[in-house]
Amino acid sequence: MPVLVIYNPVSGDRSAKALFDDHVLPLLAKHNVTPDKVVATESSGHVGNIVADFLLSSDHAQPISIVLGSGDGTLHELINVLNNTPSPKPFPRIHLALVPCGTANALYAALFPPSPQEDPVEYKLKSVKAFLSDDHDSVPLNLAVNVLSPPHVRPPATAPPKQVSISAVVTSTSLHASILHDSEALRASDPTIERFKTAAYQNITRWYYASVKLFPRKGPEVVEVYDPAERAFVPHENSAEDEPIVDLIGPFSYFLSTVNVDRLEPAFRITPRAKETLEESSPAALDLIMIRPMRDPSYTMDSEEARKAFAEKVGAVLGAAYQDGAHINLRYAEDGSITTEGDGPTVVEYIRCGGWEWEPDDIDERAHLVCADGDILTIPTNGKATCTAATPMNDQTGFALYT
Ligand SMILES: Nc1ncnc2c1ncn2[C@@H]1O[C@H](COP(=O)(O)OP(=O)(O)OP(=O)(O)O)[C@@H](O)[C@H]1O
Repeated sequence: MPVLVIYNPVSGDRSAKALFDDHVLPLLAKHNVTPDKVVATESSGHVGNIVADFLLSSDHAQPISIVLGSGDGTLHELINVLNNTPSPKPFPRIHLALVPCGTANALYAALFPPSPQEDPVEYKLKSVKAFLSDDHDSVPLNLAVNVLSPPHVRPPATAPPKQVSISAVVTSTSLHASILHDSEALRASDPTIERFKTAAYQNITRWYYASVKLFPRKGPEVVEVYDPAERAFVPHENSAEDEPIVDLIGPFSYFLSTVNVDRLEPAFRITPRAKETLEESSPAALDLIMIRPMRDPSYTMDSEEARKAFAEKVGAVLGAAYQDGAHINLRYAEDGSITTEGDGPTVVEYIRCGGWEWEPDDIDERAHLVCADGDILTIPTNGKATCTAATPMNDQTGFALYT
C-alpha cells in the first residue's frame, strides 16, 4: 500500500518536525516502511492538494495510508479539499495513522484516551504503531455534512450557492462557535488550549436566538435523549416513529454536536457516551449537547441580569464536563440551583440524532456563526444551517483510522 507522511509544522506548539525527525521517521525505517513521500505542509489547504495530486498523478485505485502529524484542523482540510477535488472516479479509501501535534487533538484523544503515567512521546506514536503492527484495527471515520443555505428565492437559479463543509469532530453554534471565532484572534499570543478559556470568558454571558429541528437517525427512527435516571438514551418525548422531528426554540446558550469523538480536548468529555455510536452495527449518529436557559426554573425572561447569573451555571456545566462528563447528570432544583438529586429538568439536553437544522433569528448576528472542526462559517441572512451524520458508502472509499 502506498504510504505518505505529512505533517503540519505550525500545528499546536510547532513541535511536529522534531517529533517526525526524531521518532516517527526512524520508527517507520525500523519497520522497513519507506514512504512514497515525506512532506511538511506549507500553507492552509496544502495537505489536501498534496494528497489529491498524489492520487490523481497515478492510477491509485488501491487504498493508501497517510501518517498525518497535525491537529484536527488539518484533517478537516484534508477531507474537505478531497471532497471538492473533481476526480474521474471516487478516491480510494484513505487509512490514517494520526500523530497528535495540534492544540486540542480531539480525535486522537477520543481514540486513545490519555493516562497521566504514560510517556508523552510513546503516547503520540500509538496510531503509527497500530499501523505498523500485524493485528491492527482500522475504524471507519463517520462524517457530519454541514450545509449553510441562503433563503429560498424564485427563480431558484438566482439563489447564491450553498456552502458545504464536512466535519470529522464537531459542528457547533452559540457559545462554542463564538469561542472558536474569538480564540483564533488569540492564537499568535497564546498557542496553548488556555486561549479557549480566555475566549470562553469573553462570551459566556451571550444567548443565541434560533429555531431548531432535530431529525432521527436510522435504526431507532426517533430522536433520543439521555435520561440520567435510566443512564441510557430513551425516545425524546416529542418524537414518535410517525412524527419523529422535534421542533425547539431558543434562546440557546450552548449548541454543539460531535461525530466520532466523546471529547474536544483530552479531559473535556462533552459528549461522554458518543463512543457507543462507533460500534460497527451502529447507524451514524450525532451526539448533541444543548443548554437552553429557559429550562432553568428561576428565569422567565431574558435580561442582562439573568444572562450574568446564568453564566455561572454554564461555567458549572462546562466545568463538570471536565469531570469525566459529569454534566449530563446535572438537574435543576425548584429554586434553580444545580443538583444531581431529584427529578427536575436536566440542565443540559443530551440528544442522539441523525441530524439537525439551525435557523438563526435574522437580527441575532452571533447566532449566524457555525463552527465546523474549528473553521468558522457564517449563515447568510435569513438562511439556515443543517448538519447530517454520514457513514462511508462502502469499505472501498472514505477514511479509516488505525487504532
Ligand atoms: N505551513 C503552514 N503555515 C501556516 N499555516 C499552516 C501551514 N500548514 C498548515 N497550516 C494551517 O494550520 C492550521 C492549524 O492546524 P492544526 O489543526 O493541525 O493545528 P491546531 O489548530 O493547533 O490543532 P487543533 O485543530 O487540534 O486544535 C490549519 O488550519 C492549516 O490550514
